[in-house]
Amino acid sequence: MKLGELTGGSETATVTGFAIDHRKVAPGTIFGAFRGLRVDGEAFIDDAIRAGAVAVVARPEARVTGAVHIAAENPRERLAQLAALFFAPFPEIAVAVTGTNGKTSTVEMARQLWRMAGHAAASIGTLGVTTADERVSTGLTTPDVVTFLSNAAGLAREGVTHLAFEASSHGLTQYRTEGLNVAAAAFTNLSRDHLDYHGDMGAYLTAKLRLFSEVLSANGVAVVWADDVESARVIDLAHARGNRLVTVGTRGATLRLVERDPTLLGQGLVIEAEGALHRVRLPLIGGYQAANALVAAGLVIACGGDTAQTLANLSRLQPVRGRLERAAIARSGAPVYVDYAHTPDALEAAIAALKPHAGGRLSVVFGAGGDRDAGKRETMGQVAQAQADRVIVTDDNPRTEDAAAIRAAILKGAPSAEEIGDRRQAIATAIREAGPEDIVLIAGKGHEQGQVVGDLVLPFDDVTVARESAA
Ligand SMILES: CC(=O)N[C@H]1[C@@H](OP(=O)(O)OP(=O)(O)OC[C@H]2O[C@@H](n3ccc(=O)[nH]c3=O)[C@H](O)[C@@H]2O)O[C@H](CO)[C@@H](O)[C@@H]1O[C@H](C)C(=O)N[C@@H](C)C(=O)N[C@H](CCC(=O)O)C(=O)O
Ligand SMILES: Nc1ncnc2c1ncn2[C@@H]1O[C@H](COP(=O)(O)OP(=O)(O)OP(=O)(O)O)[C@@H](O)[C@H]1O
Ligand SMILES: N[C@H](CCC[C@H](N)C(=O)O)C(=O)O
Ligand SMILES: [Mg+2]
Repeated sequence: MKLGELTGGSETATVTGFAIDHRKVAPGTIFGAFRGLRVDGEAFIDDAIRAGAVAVVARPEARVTGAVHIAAENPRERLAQLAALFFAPFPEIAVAVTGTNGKTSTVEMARQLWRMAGHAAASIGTLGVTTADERVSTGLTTPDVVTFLSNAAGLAREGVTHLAFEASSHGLTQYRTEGLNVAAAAFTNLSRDHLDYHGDMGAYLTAKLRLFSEVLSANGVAVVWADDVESARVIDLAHARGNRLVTVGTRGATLRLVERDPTLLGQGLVIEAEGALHRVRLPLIGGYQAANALVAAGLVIACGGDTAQTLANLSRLQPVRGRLERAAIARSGAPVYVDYAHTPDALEAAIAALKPHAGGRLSVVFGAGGDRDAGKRETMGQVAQAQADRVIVTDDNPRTEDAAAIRAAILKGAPSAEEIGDRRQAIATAIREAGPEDIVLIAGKGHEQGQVVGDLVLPFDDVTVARESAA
């Protein structure tokens, strides 16, 4: 493709690809020079040109010599637009999910529901790029825009027609999810997380709302979990912009959750839709999984899926990796669950999901990640102490922080908790000491395969460790 075909100009240089990291520039690349949180990408412009960049997308003030300067006040947005032209076509139907918790679960469930309806479907998010055949990790929830668009195009080439992706607040702020025609966008909920990056809850919500004000197509559908306190903001935005609305939840108008009865291995749901009552046996436990399943169904229906069939298919949903995953049974008979709760709200939801199933005590083992919102730590401690019967505070991913200091911050909120820094030992203790009627919840790392300590990623999988401890 010629540069001029992308820019609308007369440049004849051949474009071979895109890069936002100068170390990935090859001859023919268009380089996006972004001013980031850590470093200023404009400092790498000369290096990128030496490596063969034919054009540089950068602010008008940036100095670009030896390559075409594509000047833009918002270089991230401009680069995304150009890359979308280059990588297209994409799957015909794309939907996005934002919210503090539930994104991964919702995109995975939407993918499954589409597949049950006979579509070639995929998802992109925390678990990686998932198709019916394989799962490839990208390392981030919302990958950088070049990875995102090239993956989406690759999926289309493989025949994928339906794509559900997670739009994290970082991804939305950094324009990582531009360029697709987004037919429907969903909002799951908003609660405390990532204030280290966004500063305050207002800015965090604003970042998420960009999905509905700018990324969702003008004729797209907004799918909203109606029971959240911030749902009204999304609903107002959709009204203002003229987007069709699908609302779900006990306050939902499209899919109204009328009844929810926990059973041993799942829950019975009664859902009112299109004037009729639908009874569904969801094979997953916990109110939060019912919420995510309804949002996923809302997305599928928003894109033309048959309502009755989609709701009926909920009874065949497979569990999502690391989300209330039953990892092992302790020798005493106590079930051990692994869950990805790493915010106060998620921890509360995970404990609430398991509590009705515990005849005895509910023990929770958790920590908090380093180099992430420090303000959530004490609240997570408070939630655990208030809701669980036994609390063991351990390490999550300390990253570059002092692990003991992170634990101390959590213990401030949970003064009567036990402290066992070593995660393996903490898990083993909880499992060994669980009684027959108890339940053990290991929270925070879900599907993760490593523990990040400093610059090292040490192999660690909560599910495997739980099984070893239970054996
Ligand atoms: C805080 C954050 O989001 N950082 C991400 C972001 O950084 P940034 O734009 O501020 O970049 P920077 O590191 O200051 O660098 C500026 C620019 O210079 C470029 N550069 C940098 C160094 C160099 O040698 N050459 C070069 O060209 C970079 O590619 C970048 O374009 O852009 C980088 C390139 O795409 C990402 O790798 C990086 O993710 C870091 C590793 C990260 O940990 N991100 C997490 C917090 C994250 O994004 N999480 C979200 C939310 C998780 C959730 O679901 O809750 C996610 O979507 O995964
Ligand atoms: N609808 C929900 N309401 C409250 N808590 C939830 C909800 N969905 C999930 N959770 C909690 O959040 C955890 C993470 O869920 P999931 O991975 O689906 O969310 P996510 O938004 O993708 O998270 P991340 O921001 O890390 O990508 C779950 O393990 C559970 O504890
Ligand atoms: N996407 C989230 C994942 C957090 C998972 C938790 N195990 C941690 O390390 O804090 C983040 O990057 O903040
Ligand atoms: Mg996720």
